[in-house]
Amino acid sequence: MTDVVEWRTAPDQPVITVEDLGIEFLRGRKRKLSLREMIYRGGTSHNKETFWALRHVSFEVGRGEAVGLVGGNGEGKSTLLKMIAGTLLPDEGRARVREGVAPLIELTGGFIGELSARENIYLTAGLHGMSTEQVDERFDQIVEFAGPQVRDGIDKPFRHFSSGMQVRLGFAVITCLDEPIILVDEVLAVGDKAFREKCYDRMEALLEQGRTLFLVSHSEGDLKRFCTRGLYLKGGAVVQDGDMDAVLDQYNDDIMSQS
Ligand SMILES: Nc1ncnc2c1ncn2[C@@H]1O[C@H](COP(=O)(O)OP(=O)(O)OP(=O)(O)O)[C@@H](O)[C@H]1O
Repeated sequence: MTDVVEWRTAPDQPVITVEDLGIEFLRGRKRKLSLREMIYRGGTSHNKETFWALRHVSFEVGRGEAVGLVGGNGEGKSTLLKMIAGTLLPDEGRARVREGVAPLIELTGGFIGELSARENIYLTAGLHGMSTEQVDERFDQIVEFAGPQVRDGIDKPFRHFSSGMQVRLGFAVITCLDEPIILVDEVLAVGDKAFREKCYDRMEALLEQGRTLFLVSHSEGDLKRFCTRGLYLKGGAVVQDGDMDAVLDQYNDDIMSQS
């Protein structure tokens, strides 16, 4: 992990600007239609009903902010993170990201199952602009952080790793990159307790360096520990943007009033 973050933006310029962002998904996957439905829908067997997973979402994030995304299941948190990472494109509006992004969004970290853990380290770091020599230099540090099980399986196909091992490797690689913005989606909950503590220490170190963090978590403890600002997503819209504690209070009040 580098301790120098190279910024492209001026200190007072937002590193992320999300403007009127929206994305529409098909509500269901393929399902069998009745003959009557097929005739009326022109013979297709796809359900074409759509919904807006996110709509009219706008906010800015400044350099070094630590933002927690809060919301119930299916309210659009992971989708928003993927749009900031650029792996999903908007149907409306835009997400402008002015710095490099290190995303740990899916459990697999976007790694390729058929490649070995070693090959995935070089591939992922290379895609984030690191030269082979730079990865060589950090390789041992990455593997050491990921732990002995990962070291023992370093030349095995990644798909043979347990989900815990996959997260260990994903977290080790992503947090070793030099990217100024880090996106973490619910992965801290997967590792065992000892590894979680290591992850917490590393997240704290990254924040001390002034990196920008987006954290999706259902753990109030994790959100309060790392984030000062909260965004509350409900029905694909931002219903609250403010102090993390206040956002969690609102979210908890809503949950209590629904139950
Ligand atoms: N690729 C996709 N195609 C169709 N629907 C999708 C797709 N990805 C997500 N969705 C739907 O979009 C909505 C938002 O999903 P998302 O994963 O962003 O929610 P979330 O807030 O992260 O939920 P959770 O807390 O359960 O992880 C859900 O209804 C989900 O089923």
